[in-house]
Amino acid sequence: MSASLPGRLWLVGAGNMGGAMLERWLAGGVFRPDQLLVIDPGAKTLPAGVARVDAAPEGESPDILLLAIKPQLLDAVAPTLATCRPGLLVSILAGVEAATIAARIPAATIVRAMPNLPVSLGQGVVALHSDAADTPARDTAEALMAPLGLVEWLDDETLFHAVTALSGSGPGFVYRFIAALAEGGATLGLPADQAQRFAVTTVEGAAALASASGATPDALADRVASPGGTTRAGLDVLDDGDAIRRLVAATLTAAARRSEELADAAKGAA
Ligand SMILES: NC(=O)c1ccc[n+]([C@@H]2O[C@H](COP(=O)([O-])OP(=O)(O)OC[C@H]3O[C@@H](n4cnc5c(N)ncnc54)[C@H](O)[C@@H]3O)[C@@H](O)[C@H]2O)c1
Ligand code: PRO
Repeated sequence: MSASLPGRLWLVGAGNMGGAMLERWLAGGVFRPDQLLVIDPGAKTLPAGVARVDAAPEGESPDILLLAIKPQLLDAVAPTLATCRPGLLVSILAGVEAATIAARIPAATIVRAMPNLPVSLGQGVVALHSDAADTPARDTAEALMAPLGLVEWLDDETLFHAVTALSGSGPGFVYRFIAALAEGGATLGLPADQAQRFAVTTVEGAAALASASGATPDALADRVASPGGTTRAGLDVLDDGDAIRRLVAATLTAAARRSEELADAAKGAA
């Protein structure tokens, strides 16, 4: 079986997000299982053929090192990686700055990435940033992420707080909305399981249309809302005092602030 990327990748942390990326890379033929090593003492079931160890093999280096542990674990894990020399280190740790990583783990090029959970279906969003001018390494990082969904570079690393709030955490906020939609339908008398199916498919279809049509979300909302009809009555509740916009803005602000706190906490003393 051929793979679209050469070399070895070590995945440090194969939990919800590391596992989602792994799943997509194998499904998309980006790597063969024997190119991958999961370093994770607590990893649950891994895809067939993917090896797992508790700690990084001493005296070895991968071509790509992907950090996907919790930000709070960086100081505990970094010493176990301090002697490996990956050509490319990709970190998906929320908040943690590239300079914080560079001070702990030597790598030729460091790229920060912020993916989101739908990467497992190839329908995620991945923001990338690197201060390195190494074009081949940047190209490798992009090739790694391209099968996961929409990939865009950010020139300004400080924008990672915003992108983490919007697209990194975003699926969590959308799932809350779906749950609220389903619960609202059930409260009005629909069977709970049917309300859930209708809510998920409504959000899926609405997002697909927003993506395909090119019209703004507000213009699309107007297309749904017949004058004097049911949608307008509902939108009037969401828009009263800009309720929905204020709530979402406060939600994103809280998430971005937490990203800044994680960045500060990780700086510590290298
Ligand atoms: N979950 C998301 O949607 C998401 C999105 C973007 C970025 N991230 C980032 O990804 C990282 C992981 O998040 P997650 O949600 O997958 O967390 P998770 O808790 O699901 O996974 C973390 C994994 O790290 C493993 N681990 C614990 N100690 C370890 C050690 N010493 N060495 C190696 N592995 C160890 C755990 O066993 C677990 O499998 C975080 O930094 C987070 O900010 C997550
Ligand atoms: N999950 C991580 C967190 O909640 C980062 C974005 C999504 O911290």
